[in-house]
Amino acid sequence: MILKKLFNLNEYGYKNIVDDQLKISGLAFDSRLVRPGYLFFAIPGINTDGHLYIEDAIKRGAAVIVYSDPEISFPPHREQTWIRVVDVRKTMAQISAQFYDHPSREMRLFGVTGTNGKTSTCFFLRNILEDDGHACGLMTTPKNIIGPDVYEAINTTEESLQIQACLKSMLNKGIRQAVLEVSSHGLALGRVDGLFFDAAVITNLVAEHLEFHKSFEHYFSSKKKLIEMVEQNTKKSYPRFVIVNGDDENCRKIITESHLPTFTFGLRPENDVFAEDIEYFVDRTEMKIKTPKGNESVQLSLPGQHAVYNALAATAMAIFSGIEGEKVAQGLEHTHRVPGRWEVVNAGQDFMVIVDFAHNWHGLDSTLSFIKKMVRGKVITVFGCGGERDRNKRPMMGETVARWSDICIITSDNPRHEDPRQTAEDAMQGVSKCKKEVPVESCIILDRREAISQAFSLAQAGDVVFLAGKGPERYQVYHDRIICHNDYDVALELLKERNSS
Ligand SMILES: CC(=O)N[C@H]1[C@@H](OP(=O)(O)OP(=O)(O)OC[C@H]2O[C@@H](n3ccc(=O)[nH]c3=O)[C@H](O)[C@@H]2O)O[C@H](CO)[C@@H](O)[C@@H]1O[C@H](C)C(=O)N[C@@H](C)C(=O)N[C@H](CCC(=O)O)C(=O)O
Ligand SMILES: Nc1ncnc2c1ncn2[C@@H]1O[C@H](COP(=O)(O)OP(=O)(O)OP(=O)(O)O)[C@@H](O)[C@H]1O
Repeated sequence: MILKKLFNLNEYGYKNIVDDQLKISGLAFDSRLVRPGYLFFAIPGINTDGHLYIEDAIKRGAAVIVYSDPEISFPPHREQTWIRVVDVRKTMAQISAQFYDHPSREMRLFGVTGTNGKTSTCFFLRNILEDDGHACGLMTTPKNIIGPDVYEAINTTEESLQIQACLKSMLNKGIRQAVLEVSSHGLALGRVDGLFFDAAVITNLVAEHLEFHKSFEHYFSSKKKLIEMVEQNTKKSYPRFVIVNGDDENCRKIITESHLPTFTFGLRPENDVFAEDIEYFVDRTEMKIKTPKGNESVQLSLPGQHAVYNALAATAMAIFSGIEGEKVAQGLEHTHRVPGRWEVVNAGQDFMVIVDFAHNWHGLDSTLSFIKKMVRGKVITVFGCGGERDRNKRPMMGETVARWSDICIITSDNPRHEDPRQTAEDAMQGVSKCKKEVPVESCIILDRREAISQAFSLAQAGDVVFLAGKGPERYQVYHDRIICHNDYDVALELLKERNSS
């Protein structure tokens, strides 16, 4: 695309335009991905500053540099075009949308946000939409799906440039609807700016990511931005509406503020979409879903009350989009697994092993309280808290795990630049607090593999070993190295070793 078509060049302060007819061959915000003729966005990040990589981008052939640092007042490379903007991320969102010709204008876009259950709700919703007969793209924490192509993503919500490129490839493959998982970081950092959302759902809201948001108010208002984006969507090709969890006090606040049709889901019968006659099993759930458009009996392959909530969130999105109840039930029933969420590891052992992505007190509470209720044996939980993430949440996680477990083994979960021992001690504070009320054994084993092995050696017939926090992740991040680690693979390997010894 021609530079002049991408930018209204009169808008910008400092600029050095070599040729406004220049053809931009691609966009990149990481210098390592720059190719000849590219436009490079120099983003001031949290770990480092993209401005430091401008030289690298130029060496790789960048033709245009978009930057914000006012210190760069007289760029040394006169043969490049330089454009100084106030906020590079915001500009990147606008320019990427323009470069890819606003793909979200040509498709139906569903946004899913909330503290927990986003990924699971996305999987349910995508399956429903596909079972209704139309291909549907997906961008979530564990993967991005564009037709037959599946990619692993680094972030839940990728940078604006990556999202626009991904939606464009969907359109190019004839896919005209997509489900997008939207994190609070994605909203606060403008990663989703420039998208036209037709409908949005908020699964639930409890304080999370406070190391980044600093206050619940900021977290809440970031999440609300998704609703505002549906309101501001001028596309109007599809009915616009908002779905919230009617059983969640924080979500309910949004109902009164929303200017769009807003519907609720939950377990209580006053919700627009609710469940009744729920029968919980350790490997499935049976229930009747009631909606204003009829009732459906559904058998979910996923167990637990949280799975019911996620299925209801997806049902509400689908029903108010105009999909028949029968198709909704079919899509829910076709969702056999969500990667890293409640994955059972079975090597023929006489205790149950579950790998799950529960990584905050709310997720741990939902899953562990369910396990405690369903299982007669001991509950042995292996968990850790992320380094460089909100320190206050660690004792809360420890306390929650201790409340529902007979044995807690505290281990590492991406220590990053923090001392893993200190992180584990923070979690132990919560465990110790709970110990005053309930009997629970606990220990710290920092090596995650060793912690899992210890859990297995303590487990007896009928017990459950719950491996929490890493779900589908395939790595463990330390200050100086990233090692391969996947809870499912390690558990299976250790269980097989036990069988052969
Ligand atoms: C805190 C945060 O959001 N960090 C994200 C952010 O990184 P950053 O701004 O710190 O970037 P940086 O590493 O300082 O680098 C600055 C710039 O220099 C560039 N660079 C760097 C090196 C180089 O050689 N050349 C170069 O050009 C980088 O590409 C970047 O543009 O931008 C990166 C590029 O998109 C993200 O991958 C990175 O996510 C990291 C991995 C992360 O852990 N993010 C978490 C906190 C996050 O965003 N999580 C949410 C929610 C998850 C949930 O709900 O649980 C998510 O949406 O994933
Ligand atoms: N509705 C829910 N309420 C409470 N906990 C939930 C809910 N859904 C899932 N969980 C718990 O949270 C974990 C993560 O679920 P899921 O990935 O669907 O949420 P998420 O919001 O996408 O999280 P992330 O953005 O961090 O990937 C699950 O493994 C489960 O333990």
